[in-house]
Amino acid sequence: MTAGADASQRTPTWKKVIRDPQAAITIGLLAAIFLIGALTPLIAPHGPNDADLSMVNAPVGTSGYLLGGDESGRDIFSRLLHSINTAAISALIGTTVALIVGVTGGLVGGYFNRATQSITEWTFALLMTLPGVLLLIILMPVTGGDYRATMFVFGFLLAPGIYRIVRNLVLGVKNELYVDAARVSGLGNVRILGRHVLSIVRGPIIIAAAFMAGSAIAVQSGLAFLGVGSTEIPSFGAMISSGFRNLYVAPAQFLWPSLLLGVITASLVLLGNALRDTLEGSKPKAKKVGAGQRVVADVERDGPTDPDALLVIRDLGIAYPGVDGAPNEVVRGVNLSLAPGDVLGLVGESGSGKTQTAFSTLGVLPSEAVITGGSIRFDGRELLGLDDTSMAALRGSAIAYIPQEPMSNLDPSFRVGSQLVEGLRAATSMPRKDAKARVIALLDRCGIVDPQRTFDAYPHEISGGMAQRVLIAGAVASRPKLLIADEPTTALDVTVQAEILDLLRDLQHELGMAVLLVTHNFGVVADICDRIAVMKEGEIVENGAAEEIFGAPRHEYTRMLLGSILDEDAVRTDPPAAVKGVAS
Ligand SMILES: Nc1ncnc2c1ncn2[C@@H]1O[C@H](COP(=O)(O)OP(=O)(O)OP(=O)(O)O)[C@@H](O)[C@H]1O
Repeated sequence: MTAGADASQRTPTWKKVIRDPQAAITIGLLAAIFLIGALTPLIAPHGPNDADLSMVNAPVGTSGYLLGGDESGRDIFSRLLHSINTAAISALIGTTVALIVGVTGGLVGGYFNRATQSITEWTFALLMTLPGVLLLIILMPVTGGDYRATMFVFGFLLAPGIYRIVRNLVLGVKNELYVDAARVSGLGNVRILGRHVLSIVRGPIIIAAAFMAGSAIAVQSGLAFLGVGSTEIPSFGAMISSGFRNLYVAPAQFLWPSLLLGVITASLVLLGNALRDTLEGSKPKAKKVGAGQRVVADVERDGPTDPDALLVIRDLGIAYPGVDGAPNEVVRGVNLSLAPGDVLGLVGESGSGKTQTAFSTLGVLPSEAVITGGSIRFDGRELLGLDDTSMAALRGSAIAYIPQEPMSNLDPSFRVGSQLVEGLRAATSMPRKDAKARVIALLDRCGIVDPQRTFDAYPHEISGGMAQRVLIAGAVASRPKLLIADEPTTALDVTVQAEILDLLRDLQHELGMAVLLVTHNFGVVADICDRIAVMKEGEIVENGAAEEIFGAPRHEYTRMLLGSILDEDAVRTDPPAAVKGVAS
């Protein structure tokens, strides 16, 4: 792992938030304002409703009336301080109620069965149809004009927004395997919701809370401006309304509460945006290149090249956004080189980054993957940053691929032959008749007993071993320079595995193609590879000729993997080629 990625993984969320200048400034401003609000009893010279008729419309700077007096002779400065607290309490009540109602509804509606979901959907849809601010005004006789009761009701009106966010997130994660695993391991629904599901929705909830706090303050001020509710309560809205009436007499009366209200609501909205960037990882902006592959770092197109190598991977890094949005590097500083006609085994335990390395070469990483740096040069051409069309032209012609699960790579709706012919024609523009002849000849060459029958069969009519032979035939049909085989024998039984490896080895000799063989099995590597690269936790830990690595493995991890050959079913009954080479 690079130092940068390491650091970003360990950094706690709150540290990442305050490192964002927008978040730091808005949090600082809001903290200062609300702290001053909390200190009101100590610093306010007058009560919020203390009126002195001699101070009516007193100018700014009048002794004891720092910001002057309002139309009733009340101290504007003191009223501003009290209004900060009214705003804070409004935000607190509105947001808390919305979160409790919305999050609970979303968790329940998303997680439990269809009937529960219908009830929650119906309830929140009903809440959404209620006429917002108008309802708050209509309910004044019920709330008694108390802004706290009004904000309590407003919380319910805000809840559907939270409900939708949470419900959608929960629907997305509830069928994940780790949630199933938690269920199977006996965890109750409440524990699963609390531990596995709530952690996913935490980020979006925090972001929404910032926006909701802003809208609660804005609505409370709006109602007070309209004169709805108790006139005893100091609030920005009431002060703006009073200042508005006096606009031509004392314009500053209008300015102070408007300014403070603007700073508070704008800070909350900007804070929400900054939280979204940090928690949902909308930074850094990645450039979308290649077949869905995104590169954030400049690739080294002008770096030194090895003229004898067909494929040179240098310092490759691949990352995925983690749960907290920070990039999590799954491949780091990978260097590989493959000469024409060479067979390189990429070995390592599950999750070590083999497939990601192979997929980046094929240009088929998932769209959420980001290439953080490095270079992949094939036949003298840089692949990172190639556009979709150029990459698609290379795939299936100069670079071919054999997958782990042969059956899932054949479309059940089409006959085997038509799929192979289509692929070959896309890569070579060969006439249909010639393509068909080549495919049948290749099916024969790949050990299929009745090639015409297999050509006409649907995928479900052939066995797994045959399907893998079909895919190998399809992969080599365009005579690629490089064949990438990702665990090509793992899904097959042991006898078929050996036959497929024999076939791959023979085809590799006949066609002189280079092969990048991805596997976790050293037995397979020993059978076919000239060179070996061992991957562990996203990095290459050992790389060299097969004889050297089998004869004198340097890395402890390689020794451990080699030891495990003895524990696995032998792929072949005769000793592996590389081992024989060492022994003799
Ligand atoms: N779409 C994805 N989102 C996030 N992480 C991913 C994604 N795909 C793969 N990874 C992570 O990348 C790491 C490397 O995966 P990779 O598939 O390359 O492993 P592998 O060595 O090929 O293992 P296996 O043989 O099990 O496929 C793993 O930790 C995996 O969790």
